[in-house]
Amino acid sequence: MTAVQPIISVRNLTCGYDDTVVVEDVSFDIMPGEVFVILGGSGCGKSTLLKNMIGLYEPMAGQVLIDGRDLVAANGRERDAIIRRFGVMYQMGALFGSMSLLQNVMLPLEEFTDLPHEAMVMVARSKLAMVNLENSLYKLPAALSGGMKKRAAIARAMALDPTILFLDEPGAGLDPISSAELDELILSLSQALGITFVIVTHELASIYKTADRVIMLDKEVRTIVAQGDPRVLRDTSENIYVKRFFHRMPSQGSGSSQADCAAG
Ligand SMILES: Nc1ncnc2c1ncn2[C@@H]1O[C@H](COP(=O)(O)OP(=O)(O)OP(=O)(O)O)[C@@H](O)[C@H]1O
Repeated sequence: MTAVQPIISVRNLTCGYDDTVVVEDVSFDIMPGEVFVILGGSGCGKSTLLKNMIGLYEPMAGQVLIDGRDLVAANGRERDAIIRRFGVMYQMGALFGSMSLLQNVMLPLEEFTDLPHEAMVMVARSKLAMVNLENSLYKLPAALSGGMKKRAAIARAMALDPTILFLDEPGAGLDPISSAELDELILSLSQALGITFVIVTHELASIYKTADRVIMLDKEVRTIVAQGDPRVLRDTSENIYVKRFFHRMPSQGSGSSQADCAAG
């Protein structure tokens, strides 16, 4: 039997801005169908890592392999083909305010496919139905709640039938109930469609509910300080970074040093 291969392999990736390294020499694999969470405190580089994984920025060093194909080295059509497999919802991934939800979701179809207009409408309607917005097709974003806007942004990210969905802080700005509904949606899309999710968040309730596996970054050490099942990390890890994050311990007066911090 052939072993399942990672859908994403990050290899010795170093990334940042100009001469400033934000995340240094990280390696990890993501398996098909996983809900994989990148977590850590504010400013530790979660979004920076995600943007390098989707090819928005060029890493300082290392590789991002998507189904074994090197996104960093690819160019032209090969790179486009790799990127077409992604759907992305950015942290500030605003919908276009002057367009209805249907028009917003049709945008990627208009840009990247030759489908006839009617087919695009059908696809966009089906994506909005998947996120329970079938009754809001013609509404403008301003008429929606925060949770509905996030769901519409997910529908748009799914327009081209991605195999991997990257979500940057999907619960940001949502009340706890809307955030929990979004978690349910992520789980149902993962189970129904087998989409691989890569989610950046620091919201513990969402992490426990959705994540199969996490990596945890910390800005003091600029790298992965722990990885695994978040519930196991919470309950068993002696790693000071993990304890600080999962048990909301303040960093001052912890008495720790970097040397205390074995990853995992
Ligand atoms: N475009 C940019 N140019 C220069 N520095 C940046 C840029 N974007 C982010 N940074 C810096 O990189 C570091 C990591 O930022 P990043 O947004 O990746 O962290 P994060 O973990 O996602 O934080 P948060 O949870 O607050 O969104 C921060 O010090 C930030 O100021």
